[in-house]
Amino acid sequence: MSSLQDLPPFPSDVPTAPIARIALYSLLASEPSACASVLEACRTHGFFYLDMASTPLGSSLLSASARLHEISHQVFDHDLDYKTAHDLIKGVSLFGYKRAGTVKTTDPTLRPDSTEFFNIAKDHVHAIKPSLSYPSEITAPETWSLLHAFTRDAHAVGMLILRMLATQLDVAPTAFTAKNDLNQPSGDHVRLTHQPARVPDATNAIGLPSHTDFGSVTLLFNWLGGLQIQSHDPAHLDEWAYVRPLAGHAVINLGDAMVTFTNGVLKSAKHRVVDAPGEQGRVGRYSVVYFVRPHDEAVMEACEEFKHLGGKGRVAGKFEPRVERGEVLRAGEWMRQRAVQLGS
Ligand SMILES: O=C(O)CCC(=O)C(=O)O
Ligand SMILES: [Fe+2]
Repeated sequence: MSSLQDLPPFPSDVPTAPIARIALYSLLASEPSACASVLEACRTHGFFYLDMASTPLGSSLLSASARLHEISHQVFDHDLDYKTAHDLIKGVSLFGYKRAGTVKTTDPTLRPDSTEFFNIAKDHVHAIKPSLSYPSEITAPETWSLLHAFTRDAHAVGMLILRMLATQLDVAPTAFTAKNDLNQPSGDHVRLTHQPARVPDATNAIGLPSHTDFGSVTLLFNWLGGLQIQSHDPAHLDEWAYVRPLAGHAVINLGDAMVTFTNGVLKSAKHRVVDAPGEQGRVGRYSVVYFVRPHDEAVMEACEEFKHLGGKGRVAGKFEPRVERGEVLRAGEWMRQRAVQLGS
């Protein structure tokens, strides 16, 4: 197994996306330039790096994500029968195992995905709902309490970003956080991902086809390249560029719920995962993700302050949620429909 110390380096000769680096420390101190950079990033690339240095919150997230990376090796090493005994069920539960090849194919050549996931619900870890059965390495008391701290801290970072965005957009500071309550049932989860090492000359699969995330804020901890976003450089518009993994940083992006809440003012950027470049592609790729999502009862409409914009805040390509006549669409149902559409 590759430990974090001996992973091959990211190559220096592949195009990378020039996304902003913003320090968690500066956001916690409400430094105006850092807060303005968050808004700028969420209106343009839709992605930014969050430097975790010099804060207990950042250190605790980094060490928890490194430990979850180690545990992921054990979890994904089980044979397929063991893993599929924990399968998530499309349209019924977002949580559990997702095998490779089940995500909606959005790639022009319809390549299936090569990534397997374990989605572990915040509601299970925080005993908000009775838990499903997960592999024993996940439910071991040491891991379960690590997941408890990790979900709490990742959610706290999400709330900090949402408060910053509300303040920068001149709306009530709680406009977005009020829709993402940690203590209410929600689709929040930790996702452990695994993509096998590159198979030489094979082009018949893609790590994860292009998609947007469905929730409010995504925090990603990754150690190998492979994540890509589309370029904003007029000379290379829409070409895919790697997001170079940076030690000590998380990668942050907004999801579709924030597009809906702001009537399209904020962006959920398309991204995809391909084989890690160069030497990095020779080893399996693991990532640890936390999805902050609106709680199940949150109404999926633009916040009052954004209603006047009248736009539709369209998300996720052709996705049109179905709403019964006279009903309001709440996040629980919205997430369910999106998960059926995307297959994750
Ligand atoms: O592993 C990554 O780099 C990103 C994963 C991702 O985009 C997702 O799980 O939605
Ligand atoms: Fe994603």
